[in-house]
Amino acid sequence: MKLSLLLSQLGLSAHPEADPEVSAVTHNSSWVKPGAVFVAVRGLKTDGHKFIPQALEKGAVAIVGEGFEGDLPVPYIKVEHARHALADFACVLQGHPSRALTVVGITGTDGKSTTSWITYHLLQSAGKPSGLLSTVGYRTPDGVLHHFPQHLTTPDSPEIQSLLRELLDAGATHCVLETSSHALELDRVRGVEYGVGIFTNLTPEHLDFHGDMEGYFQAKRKLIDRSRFAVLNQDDPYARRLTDHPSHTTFGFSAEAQWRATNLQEEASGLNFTVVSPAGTFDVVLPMIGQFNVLNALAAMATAHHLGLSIPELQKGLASFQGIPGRMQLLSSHPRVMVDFAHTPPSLEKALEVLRPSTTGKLWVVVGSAGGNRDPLKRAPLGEVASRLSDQAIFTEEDCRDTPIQEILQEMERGASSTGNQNYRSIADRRTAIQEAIHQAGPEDTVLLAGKGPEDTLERASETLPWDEVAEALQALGTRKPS
Ligand SMILES: CC(=O)N[C@H]1[C@@H](OP(=O)(O)OP(=O)(O)OC[C@H]2O[C@@H](n3ccc(=O)[nH]c3=O)[C@H](O)[C@@H]2O)O[C@H](CO)[C@@H](O)[C@@H]1O[C@H](C)C(=O)N[C@@H](C)C(=O)N[C@H](CCC(=O)O)C(=O)O
Repeated sequence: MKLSLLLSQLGLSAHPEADPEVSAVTHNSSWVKPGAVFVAVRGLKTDGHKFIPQALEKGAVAIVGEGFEGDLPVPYIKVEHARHALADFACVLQGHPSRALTVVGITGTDGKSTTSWITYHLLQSAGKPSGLLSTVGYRTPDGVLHHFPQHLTTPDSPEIQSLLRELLDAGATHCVLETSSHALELDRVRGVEYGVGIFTNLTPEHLDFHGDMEGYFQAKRKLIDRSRFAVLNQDDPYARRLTDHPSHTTFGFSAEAQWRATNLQEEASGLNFTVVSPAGTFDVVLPMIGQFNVLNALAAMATAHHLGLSIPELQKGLASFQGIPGRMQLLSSHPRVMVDFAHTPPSLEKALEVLRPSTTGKLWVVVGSAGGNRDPLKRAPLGEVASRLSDQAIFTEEDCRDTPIQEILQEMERGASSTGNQNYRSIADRRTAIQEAIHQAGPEDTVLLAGKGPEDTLERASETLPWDEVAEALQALGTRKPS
């Protein structure tokens, strides 16, 4: 697309001297390819304008920014808000794909990924070709799971728009988009038109970025404010604040919820419950453990029903759901070894509480807390939860980045010591920690490997190492002495 056409579609005036062909847009100078527009974003850490020389060297044909003094060999387009421009350019270059898709956005602290995956599975199994963009990766209507180049729940706007375009071109009619509060705050999803917005819940997380709970809530509510239909957790006080949405439904265990679960029975093979809803009263089977998954399933069913699925389609889809890689993923039975992404105190608490009733031996947990700019306040609470709810906790590394591992482990141990239990120790190397737990566990024990889930790297000081938690666990199981 010619730069002049792109600018005119955005209501910006064309540059008088040059009109290059534009093939892409990016905010990262190292991702520039010949033909790209580079948008210089004033970030939280640095100013993208500093990287204009690198962008030019790599073939940028125009630069967009909020103000730049000096001469450039390519057009410079001054805008008021660079992140807005980044998203707007991406939408126009990809032809606004979300307008041709029904996009379901899911936000909340917990349950985003599970709800996203169940919703995607319900739609797919009812014959609605769908895409899925989630922390775990993105999935095309053929069911193939791809990994994002960046480790983000919701990628930056150029990636979102090009993935939506890819899904549309692959025949998708629907797309489920896990939408983080960072993405909402940093305008990564600007221009995405949401048919449905789901709000799962809100508990303290990312407060280093959002400042306080109110800031966190205000970021998340942006999804609901811009969705044509809202699906809200009646049991969550923050979600209840959004029930002034003109077109919404609610889900939960409480009697006021429009989609609610009763007669809940948890068995080794999964959950059975009765759904009472405006669509009717019906029984469902969900092959997942953990009662909190009932809420995720209710949100997904309320959404899918709004999008036209019948009760038999909901029942059939739920019964055939196979779970999510790295989310309570069962690797062996004796000992029972599970891999789960739980990396916040509330999610670790839930995971351990879920495993306790069906654990006849000891309950082990191997867990770390991220370093760098990630919330340091959660380290001690993670240690406290691990010690309080397991029989044996091993603290280890989890993406330490530039924070010394001993500093993180000391914080976790400080939290654990508040329980008065003597059931914890630290092993800095994650591979050794996993081996230790799996080799020492008895056949009736459960070992929860928490925090990494499906991630494929481990960030240690300046190194980014390839990492496969499942492969590490299987390796440790393979070298276990027979009991
Ligand atoms: C804290 C946060 O969200 N930061 C985001 C923010 O970065 P920033 O403003 O700090 O950028 P910066 O480092 O100051 O750089 C400014 C600009 O210079 C550019 N630059 C920088 C260096 C260079 O060599 N060349 C270059 O062009 C950068 O690309 C950027 O555009 O804006 C960038 C562009 O939009 C994002 O990529 C970046 O996400 C970083 C990678 C990140 O790790 N974010 C995490 C915290 C995140 O978003 N997590 C959420 C939550 C997950 C959950 O729910 O748990 C997620 O959606 O994944």
